[in-house]
Amino acid sequence: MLLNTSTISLRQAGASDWPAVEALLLVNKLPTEGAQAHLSTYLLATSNGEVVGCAGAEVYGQVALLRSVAVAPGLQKQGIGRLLVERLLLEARSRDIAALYLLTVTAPEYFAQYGFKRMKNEDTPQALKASAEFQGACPACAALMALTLREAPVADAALPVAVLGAGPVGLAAVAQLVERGLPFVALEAGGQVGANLLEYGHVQLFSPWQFNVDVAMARLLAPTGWTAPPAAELPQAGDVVERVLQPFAALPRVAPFVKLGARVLAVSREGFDKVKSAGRDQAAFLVRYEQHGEVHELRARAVIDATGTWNQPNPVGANGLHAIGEAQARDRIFYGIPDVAGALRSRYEGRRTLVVGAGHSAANALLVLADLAKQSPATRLAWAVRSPALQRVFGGGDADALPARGALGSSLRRLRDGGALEFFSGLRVTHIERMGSQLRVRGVDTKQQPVVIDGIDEIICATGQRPNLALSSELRLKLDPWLESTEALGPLIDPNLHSCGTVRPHGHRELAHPEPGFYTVGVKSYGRAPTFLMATGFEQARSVVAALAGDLSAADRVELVLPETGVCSSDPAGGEAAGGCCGPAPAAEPVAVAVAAPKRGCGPSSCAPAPQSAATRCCG
Ligand SMILES: CC(=O)SCCNC(=O)CCNC(=O)[C@H](O)C(C)(C)COP(=O)(O)OP(=O)(O)OC[C@H]1O[C@@H](n2cnc3c(N)ncnc32)[C@H](O)[C@@H]1OP(=O)(O)O
Repeated sequence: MLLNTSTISLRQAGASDWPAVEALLLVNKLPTEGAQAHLSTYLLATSNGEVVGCAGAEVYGQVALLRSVAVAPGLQKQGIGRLLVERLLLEARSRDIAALYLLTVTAPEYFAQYGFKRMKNEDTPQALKASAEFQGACPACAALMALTLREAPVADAALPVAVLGAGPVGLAAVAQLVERGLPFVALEAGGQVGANLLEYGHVQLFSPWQFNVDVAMARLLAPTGWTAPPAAELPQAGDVVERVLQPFAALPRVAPFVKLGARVLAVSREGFDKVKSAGRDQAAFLVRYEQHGEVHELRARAVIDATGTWNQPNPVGANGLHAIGEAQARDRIFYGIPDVAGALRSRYEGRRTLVVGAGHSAANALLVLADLAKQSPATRLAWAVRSPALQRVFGGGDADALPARGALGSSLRRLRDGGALEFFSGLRVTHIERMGSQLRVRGVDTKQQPVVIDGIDEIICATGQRPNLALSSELRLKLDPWLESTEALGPLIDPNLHSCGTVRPHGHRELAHPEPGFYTVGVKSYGRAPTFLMATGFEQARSVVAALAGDLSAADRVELVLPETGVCSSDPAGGEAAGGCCGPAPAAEPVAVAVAAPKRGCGPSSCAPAPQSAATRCCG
């Protein structure tokens, strides 16, 4: 029978599944001894509720025994075995299992595809000898095979860690690497560190200095006589570069290893394309980059991608694609937050500007335009949002633990309510046309009725950013299907399911990919999700570098309590009135998130706070 593997579901086995598992083992002539006792470690493949495949991973300390990989006879060779084995490998990696072993008579070639290698029987780890399979359930002729999941070969340990991007989070990773004495090379596409931040250097951040200075950077700067900026003051984005990133990057232990004007083109594994498995984990990473017009390659033992998303803005078009005509109107569209009060004042003064978007960047642009309109009354502003739900941008007001963030939303609400701008709610922009010297913007409202806005001089597109995934396309990544965030983060940050920007701190486990040694940190790890605080990135960097250094107890510790937004809601589509779902605290739970079965939505594995955060919380 042929089946579509997308109809196959994977789930963990429960005690009541034993008859089905036993039947699968017996029909495939695999041993059943000891299997029932380890049933909770079994993964099942089901089709229409029926168990059609199974695989178990009995854990013995640092190693695990893969056994009972079986697929219903009529459904073999259609990918079900692969689904099961790959998921178990992913889980084993996320649990930091050092190696997987197996015994097989029937399928050594099958497991060789996944990188398992034959071993001599005398190399069996002591811990495995207690298992039923090694106690005699398997015949003596069975082949012993092993797959190493965690091992830093001596040659690789001497290679540097490549840090992609020298913004605040990339440099936070650098600081951690310096402190741990690990060699590194940081590659920054811009001509100076913090180049993306400088593009909106004029924008005041809503998080005060205390959240914008990485503690490891501060520790390394302190001996130079550097003094930390006042913790409670609000910096502009450019201040962060000038007062922290630049002095840090100039330190003698840092400067020689930061390459500026070095644009990363692609990352791969030396000698491996994406398909090839055997020995892959031991191969060095190859980072290809361009500097001064020449292409170079850097060998690295691990890669931390902190390149951000700033250079890949979302379009004005509401469908995720550029609106028809958007590219042709490019000279009249600013993507991001223009310096309306400064360098770009003449572009907006006395003109009519449409701001598209419903995030903090849009709020920022509108408020500055409104100020300009007060000084120069011919200046007019219009605001278009795709969704009528404005809860996230209007924010938690006084309930926001970052007062400036709360105030930004409240000011925007007052601006809209006071009629200082034309407001187009629920507008999906589909077309942008040139009409003489001006633009016509066309779209539909929530009832599919056509909307036409004529007489627009300028558009500010503040619809967010998306990650550039091209540079890692040769790596094995697991991304959330719609956010393009690291997969395990998806359920924590999905804006469809909870509006709170308050995301539990997380670390190397949630950031890991099937490609060991490759991590995405910073705003890029959130993919297209809208809320990210620099401090979250600092914590990610700390945990990832600790894991690379082999210090798992530090890597698993959470050292951050983030400020709450005060806009927690499990009903983000609920319009402006929704909010305040912050219920009682769920019981403290371990910080590690199960990679096996991420659930979306507000449950203990999504927006539950870290155990030490005792403040308000969302979605309890
Ligand atoms: C550690 C242990 O559990 S050892 C026990 C292994 N299990 C068994 O022998 C039970 C009988 N076999 C089965 O249940 C299944 O065939 C499994 C589990 C071996 C593989 O699962 P399937 O869903 O059938 O295979 P899947 O679709 O993932 O992979 C198919 C590919 O593997 C190959 N393959 C399948 N079984 C074997 C095998 N025994 N030896 C070598 N290659 C095999 C197929 O030829 C196919 O290759 P192709 O891509 O060139 O067409």
